[in-house]
Amino acid sequence: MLEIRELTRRFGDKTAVDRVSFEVPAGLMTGFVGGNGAGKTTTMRMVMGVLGIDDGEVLWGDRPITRLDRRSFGYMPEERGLYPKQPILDQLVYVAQLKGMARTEARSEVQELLERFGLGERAKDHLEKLSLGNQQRVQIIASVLPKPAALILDEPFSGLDPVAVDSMVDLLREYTRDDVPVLFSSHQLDLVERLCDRLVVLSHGRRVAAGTVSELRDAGVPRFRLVLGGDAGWVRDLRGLEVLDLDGTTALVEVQQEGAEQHLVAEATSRGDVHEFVRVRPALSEIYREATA
Ligand SMILES: Nc1ncnc2c1ncn2[C@@H]1O[C@H](COP(=O)(O)OP(=O)(O)OP(=O)(O)O)[C@@H](O)[C@H]1O
Repeated sequence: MLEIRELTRRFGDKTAVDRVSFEVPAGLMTGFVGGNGAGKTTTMRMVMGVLGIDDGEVLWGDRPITRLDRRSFGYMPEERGLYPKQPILDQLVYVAQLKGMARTEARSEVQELLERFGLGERAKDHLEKLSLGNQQRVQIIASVLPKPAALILDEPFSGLDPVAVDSMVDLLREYTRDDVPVLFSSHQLDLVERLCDRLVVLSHGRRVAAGTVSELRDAGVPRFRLVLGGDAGWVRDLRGLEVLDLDGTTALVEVQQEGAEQHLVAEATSRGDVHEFVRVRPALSEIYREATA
């Protein structure tokens, strides 16, 4: 497991990352979200040791992370870092060799990954000849060579078409099945909700939420939707509830006082037909908006 503990980074007067703590457990995908400038890239850079840490620490398997540990990680930095004017096969093999793979092994692994991402025919092309999305696929391949002990991916899905997203997801799932911890940042909340097992939300350099998607959806003040046979206007007069929305026979309420929902159901039943009474859990996009507001 990778653990980020009270990590802090300042640039001049500005604290870009402010005592941020979270875990990236083995075998799970952890999504890292937050608005522009929230501190995601800075955090990932500190994890990878490309940026100094002002306070706090990064632990790998219960001990402070070392340079050697970091070398075993796959990292996709924000500044992508491959050469535009070199053939993609050559540079990927070179990257793999730098990380300790033998040349023949590297070539076959790279070929296999290129095939997998639909780039088998492009192996000899210069990177710059590829579309941006295809360049992104090449960057992904570079970050997973050789098989990483952990994956730290800064916006790995940006610019990918749905087919490439699926290939990437399949690949990441193979790593998590082998117990590799994966941390990836993204602005695509729908994708994050689909993919990640856990989520960390940053806002202005601070961690404002963390947990599994269902934990986050279950946290917070409970909301209920009530659909009646008749008008629901009377709900406004009940104590302990805030009416968020009222539309004829339907009311959306937030429970302010413990047990107020029981009183609501009892009152509704005594007044006539109750067609529906359900707990409403917020979508991830709502949680995100509230956490980062
Ligand atoms: N080298 C630097 N010098 C000065 N300020 C920096 C530097 N790097 C980052 N910052 C500042 O730190 C804050 C966090 O930036 P960071 O790039 O980590 O955010 P982010 O969450 O990755 O944003 P985005 O989603 O836009 O990529 C921003 O205010 C940014 O301007």
